[in-house]
Amino acid sequence: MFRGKPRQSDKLETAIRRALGEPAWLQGLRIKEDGAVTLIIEADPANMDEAETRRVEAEARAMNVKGVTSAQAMLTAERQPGQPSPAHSEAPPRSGSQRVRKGARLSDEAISQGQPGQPATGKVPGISRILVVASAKGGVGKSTVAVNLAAAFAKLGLRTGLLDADIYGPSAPTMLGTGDAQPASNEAGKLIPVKAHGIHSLSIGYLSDPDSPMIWRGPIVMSAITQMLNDAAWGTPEDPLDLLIIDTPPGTGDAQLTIAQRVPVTAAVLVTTPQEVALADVRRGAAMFAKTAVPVLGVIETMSWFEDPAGNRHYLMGEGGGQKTADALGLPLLGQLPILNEIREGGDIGQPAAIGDGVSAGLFHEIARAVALNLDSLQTKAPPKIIFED
Ligand SMILES: Nc1ncnc2c1ncn2[C@@H]1O[C@H](COP(=O)(O)OP(=O)(O)OP(=O)(O)O)[C@@H](O)[C@H]1O
Repeated sequence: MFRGKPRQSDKLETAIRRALGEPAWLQGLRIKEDGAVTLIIEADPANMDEAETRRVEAEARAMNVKGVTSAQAMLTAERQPGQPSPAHSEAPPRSGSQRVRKGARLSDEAISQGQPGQPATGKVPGISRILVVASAKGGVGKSTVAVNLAAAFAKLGLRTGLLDADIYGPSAPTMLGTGDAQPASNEAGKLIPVKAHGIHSLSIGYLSDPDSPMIWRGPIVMSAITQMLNDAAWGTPEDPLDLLIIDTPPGTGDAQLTIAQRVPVTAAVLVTTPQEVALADVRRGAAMFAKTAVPVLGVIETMSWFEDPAGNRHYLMGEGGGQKTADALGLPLLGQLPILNEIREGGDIGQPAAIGDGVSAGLFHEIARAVALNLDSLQTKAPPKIIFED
């Protein structure tokens, strides 16, 4: 923004709005000091061609305005007719609970909170600790670990939440069997997390239509995450969530960095497969958290081996890589998970393996135990203490 020059910024905003024809679909406008402009454009998820045309044209028109050095438009889901967003509504909050429809748009408040570069401060009221489950690469089993860790903690009686922030492929709804869920809002207008298997969850998958995927870009991603984090009834100061697990998008790009910077994360765990290429990536992940001063508790290796019916282990993706990385980073290896059919199947049918009595439930319990012990040893964390009894 034009700090100290509000009039110049206002003038530019008016000029841009005029150049675009003062459209109702222009949901927000941000102007940086150097004249870089971000347009937040409302779009119909069912008509992405039109949305793309609107985006290209809006960027071109904004670029023609004197003083604009660059223009980038972001699309957000169209507001439902007659459904003002809480941030825009003048009406007092309705009593009882109300539905948030798929495609619900993000509040401007969330959008402004979602701007990168603002450091995380303090704690989220009603959440005792936040654990980020990250992987530097896609498809390594990160969501499986996040969901099953949440299930293992919930099984132990901890008030556990799961925030599925994986915008590229939100899998919590499938893995928890909550694909049809649409979170309601409470009287204060806060999203009520969906409860299944003892886990309170929110996912971008609940808010977007899987048949009409939205284009999620930079700040909008963070807006959605910020809204699910701050505008949700996870817990109260009197009855807080003991642990919120965040399943982050894979990679070490802007979205992940922004989460690490903007969310008051207690600690992170890194998920990897054993092969060398994934290990190089995981090192990048650790470096990213180091940069943002988020403690990394350790490495979890998945798909470590496959055991045939005769009991022979086959190291299909290499052997010992997780331990090697953990050693190189000076971190503990928190656990290894073999390739097990019950893990995949549990994810596919919405019954996390960790809630059952199989081999994998025991493994996830052990990893949860290692995570809890490491969380407790962090000086920064707050009570309650997580106690495991064998
Ligand atoms: N230990 C395991 N044994 C068997 N199957 C597994 C195991 N871990 C993960 N899978 C399966 O591998 C697939 C990918 O896992 P998952 O979705 O958890 O990966 P991810 O890293 O979160 O992927 P994405 O990058 O899409 O977010 C899923 O079908 C899952 O069920």
